[in-house]
Amino acid sequence: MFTIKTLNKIDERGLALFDRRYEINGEGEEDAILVRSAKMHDYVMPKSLLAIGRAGAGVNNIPVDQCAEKGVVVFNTPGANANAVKELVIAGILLSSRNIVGGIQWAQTLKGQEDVAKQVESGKGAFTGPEIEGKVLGVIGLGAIGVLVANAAASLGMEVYGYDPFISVDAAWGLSRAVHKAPSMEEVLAKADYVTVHVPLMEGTRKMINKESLGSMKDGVRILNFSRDALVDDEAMEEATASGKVSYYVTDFPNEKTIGMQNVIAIPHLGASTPESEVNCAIMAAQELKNYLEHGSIKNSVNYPDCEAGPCCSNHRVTLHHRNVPNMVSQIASVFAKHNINIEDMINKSRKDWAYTVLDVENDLNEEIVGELEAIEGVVRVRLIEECGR
Ligand SMILES: NC(=O)C1=CN([C@@H]2O[C@H](COP(=O)(O)OP(=O)(O)OC[C@H]3O[C@@H](n4cnc5c(N)ncnc54)[C@H](O)[C@@H]3O)[C@@H](O)[C@H]2O)C=CC1
Ligand SMILES: O=C(O)CCC(=O)C(=O)O
Repeated sequence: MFTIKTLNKIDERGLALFDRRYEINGEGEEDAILVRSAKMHDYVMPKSLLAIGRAGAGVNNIPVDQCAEKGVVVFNTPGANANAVKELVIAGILLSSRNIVGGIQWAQTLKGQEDVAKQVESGKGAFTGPEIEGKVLGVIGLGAIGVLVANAAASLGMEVYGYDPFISVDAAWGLSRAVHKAPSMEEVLAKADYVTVHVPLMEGTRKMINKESLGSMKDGVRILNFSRDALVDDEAMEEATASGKVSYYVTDFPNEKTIGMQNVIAIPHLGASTPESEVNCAIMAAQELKNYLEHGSIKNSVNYPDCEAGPCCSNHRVTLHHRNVPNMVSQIASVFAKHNINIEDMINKSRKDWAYTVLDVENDLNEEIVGELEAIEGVVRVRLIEECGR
């Protein structure tokens, strides 16, 4: 029996994938967690915890490196909510252009007055805004969301420049030929009438929109941030919106600072809040956890390598999380050799500082063997998967 704990509301269609071998939010300590945006940096992780499934893209709410040190695999659901975010970004581009928010707020003030239709016609001139066709959109980050935004904006007649120094082959395949490839972020910022940011929050991207980058943009630029608030230096943005350098800042991540700033359109983190993406994310995260808990297979992890191990065809499967350093595989194999155990199948995968080894063996494994594997320097977790057997 595995215990799954949910830290946010997870769509029922994802939870329904956990059959009678699973208990959701039961009494026992959790084997796995399903989470959306709940902050986990202070979460006390029990020893039983094997995996965290982030039903969404951003993992800055999870202490990913600490999890790796404990042999806890963190998964996310790449692309599962990208269409929802794309649609809201397109809405954000229009909101930042046409003063729709200001116009709606003004229209509400006419409630109870006479001649509303006449006042509408005489007052609407205050809310004029430019069309987006023919304007330049800069897209920073061409991953699952950035590519969809770039393609949609191009099909609406915008001239789109994209920048992503780490673009994946899949993302590049998905990009419309109408989207121009920019060699540097500076070049995009200098050209753009609208800038939209679709990168993860990491040390290298924190405050990437700052005084200097804002200074290099066109006067009156419109900026959209549907990624994370800390990508933008709020003080610099406050100055830029007050001076008119930035005509609108649309953010899906309002905070104490930005909520009070002028020319900010604040959306309460609704990017992924559609039934479709909530279902997609919940199903993908649940499948990832099940495949890992039942078979030891890893897909879409952000701290361990992908490893498709398939069902175990021997009597036992043992998995090891360990540092990616020389001589690990031979040390692991020596423990099995010492106990005269034949390794029937083995996979070893690595990703940056961490590696993962899966071994299928015929003989029974006992506490002594597990203890010896755990004692190898650099091994952080040894797991015996019980369901094996021909
Ligand atoms: N508003 C919302 O509800 C949502 C927000 N997000 C946010 O959007 C971010 C992006 O999501 P996805 O597109 O699904 O992720 P993704 O991982 O598919 O794409 C991120 C892209 O950013 C690129 N990148 C990284 N550093 C960069 C840099 N310095 N300059 C330019 N590009 C850089 C990567 O190469 C990658 O292609 C997430 O990390 C999350 O923070 C994601 C989903 C929903
Ligand atoms: O689950 C949500 O609504 C948040 C989505 C999000 O921000 C993400 O996937 O990174």
